[in-house]
Amino acid sequence: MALMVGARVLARNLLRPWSRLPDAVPGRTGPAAGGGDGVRCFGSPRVLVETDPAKGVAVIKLKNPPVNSLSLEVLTEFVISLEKLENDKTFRGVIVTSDCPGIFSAGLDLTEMCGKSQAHYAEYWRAVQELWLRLYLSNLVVIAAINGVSPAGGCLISLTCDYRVLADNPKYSIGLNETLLGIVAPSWFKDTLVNTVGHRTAERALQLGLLFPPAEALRVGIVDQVVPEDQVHSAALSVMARWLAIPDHARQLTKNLMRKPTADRLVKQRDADIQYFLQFISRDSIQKSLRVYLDKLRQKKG
Ligand SMILES: CCC/C=C/C(=O)SCCNC(=O)CCNC(=O)[C@H](O)C(C)(C)COP(=O)([O-])OP(=O)([O-])OC[C@H]1O[C@@H](n2cnc3c(N)ncnc32)[C@H](O)[C@@H]1OP(=O)([O-])[O-]
Repeated sequence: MALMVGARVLARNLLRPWSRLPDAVPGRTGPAAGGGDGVRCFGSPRVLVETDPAKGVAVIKLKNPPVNSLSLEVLTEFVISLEKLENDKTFRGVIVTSDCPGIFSAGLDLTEMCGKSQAHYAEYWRAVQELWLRLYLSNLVVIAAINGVSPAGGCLISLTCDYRVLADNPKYSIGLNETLLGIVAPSWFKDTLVNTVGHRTAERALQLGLLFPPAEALRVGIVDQVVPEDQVHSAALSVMARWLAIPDHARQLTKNLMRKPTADRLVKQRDADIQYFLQFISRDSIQKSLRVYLDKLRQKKG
């Protein structure tokens, strides 16, 4: 399935063995988050993977400064890393977190959706679909260690996980804020939120583009746990141990039972969903909204 993602980027990468990817950090061994001996690292500069084979757990760290926006390259590298972990029987769980201080992910990369060609939009959207499907249906236990602000696509990644731990910092809000940009969260973003917080909470959150600070996020159930900032990783590891205590086959079949109907809705109409996105994103009014929003972000600094 990964071959369908970001075809241009993947074709370039998949022609080489993983360890010889130009950007790869092959087999570095040493202390890392989660620490201790035997932690091995691979991945790319934008998607770091630290593995602890003895525990059967890996940590995927997004590292696309300044804001971990989900560019085509990040999406593609994320899918490749996940696929590699899934194909290695050593690993049963993965923690998804950020290497950018204070920012889990700013969501989809707005520059990928603004002023580009139709072919680019189609390639980008297929990559977004692919990451969602991969994460949502992953056989691994996937836990989000949310160590920063997490709007829109950043929230979506968290929602695909089996469990979400959020750092208790009032700046770290989380939610699907698309309407604030003048755009609309696609149906499968909406489904993922509804499956997590229920219909009424999702409806209100989506229409108002709510970004929930930690206490509120916990109250509505968009995250499962809020912990002091320096304990996000250890809390994620504790939760992981609990989930890994369940026999894999029973847990995996149950996850599939819960999630496959939602995923199938997209799988059955992926091309139509891309066409819908193309029509939507190409509208003059939408392009204008995105440009205005990007300009505001840029001016904020000046
Ligand atoms: C149908 C589609 C569904 C859509 C789903 C989505 O996910 S839509 C996404 C919805 N996402 C949002 O609404 C979140 C928008 N972002 C934010 O609210 C803030 O950036 C922040 C709170 C994440 C970080 O605040 P901070 O003060 O630490 O950082 P800062 O604000 O100073 O930005 C630094 C640089 O990053 C740039 N840049 C930022 N975001 C994006 C992006 N997504 N992409 C690309 N670039 C982005 C920003 O322009 C600036 O560039 P410059 O001037 O250096 O060239």
